[in-house]
Amino acid sequence: MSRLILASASPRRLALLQQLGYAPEVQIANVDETPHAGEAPEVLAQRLARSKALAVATAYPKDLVLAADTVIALGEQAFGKARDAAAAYAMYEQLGGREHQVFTAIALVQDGQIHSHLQSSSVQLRALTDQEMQAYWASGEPADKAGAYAIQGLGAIFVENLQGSFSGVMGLPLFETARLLSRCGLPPPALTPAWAGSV
Ligand SMILES: Cc1cn([C@H]2C[C@H](O)[C@@H](COP(=O)(O)OP(=O)(O)OP(=O)(O)O)O2)c(=O)[nH]c1=O
Repeated sequence: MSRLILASASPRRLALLQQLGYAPEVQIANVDETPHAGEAPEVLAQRLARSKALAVATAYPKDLVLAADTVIALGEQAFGKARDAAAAYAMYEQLGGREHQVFTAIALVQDGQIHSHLQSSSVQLRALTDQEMQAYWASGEPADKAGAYAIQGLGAIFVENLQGSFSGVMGLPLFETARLLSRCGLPPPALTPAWAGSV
C-alpha cells in the first residue's frame, strides 16, 4: 500500500486532510511561486500545485504525493500572500465590497502520472474600515494567507457570502481531494473496506 505524502508547509492543509482521517507524511516543496507574465490566476494555481507535487514526487516514486495551491482572483488580477501591512491594506481596498474568486488547485502524483483538479469559489467580502484593516493585520492571522484573510478565523466577520467550497477557500477542497484520492486507490481510512487490508 502506498503512503500518502502531503507536499505542503500549510498547517491548514494538514489539518483538513486529518479531518478525513488521513495521517500523511509532510514534505515541503520549495518552488518559485512567482507568476509568469500575463498568467491567468487559475492557470497559476494549477501550475504551482503541479510543480509542488512533482518536486516532491521525484524523491517518493512509490508513494502518492498531494499538493495544492490557492490564488485569489479579481478578474485577471491574482493575489497571493501580502508581504507587509501596506500590501494587505491594498488588497482589502480592492477586495472589500465586491466579489472575488478563490481558486484552489490540487495535484496528485501516482506512479509518475499526475492527476489534478481546479476548485473555484466566489467570496463576497464587505468593505473594511481603516481601523479594521490595521487591527486585522496586527492580529497576525492574515500574514500567511492568500488574499490576506482567513475564512476559518477572525476573517469570517468580513465574509458576507460564499458560493463554492469552504475547505477549498481554506486551501484544500475536501470533496474533490477525497474523490481524487479514492480514484487513486486511497479512500478515507474509515471508508476503506475491512477486506482491503490495513492502510
Ligand atoms: C483565502 C484563504 C487562504 N488560506 C491559506 C491557505 C494556504 O495555506 C494559503 C495560500 O498559500 P499557498 O501558496 O497556496 O500555500 P502555502 O504557501 O501556505 O503552503 P504550500 O505552498 O507549502 O502548500 O492561504 C486560508 O487559510 N484561509 C483563507 O480563507
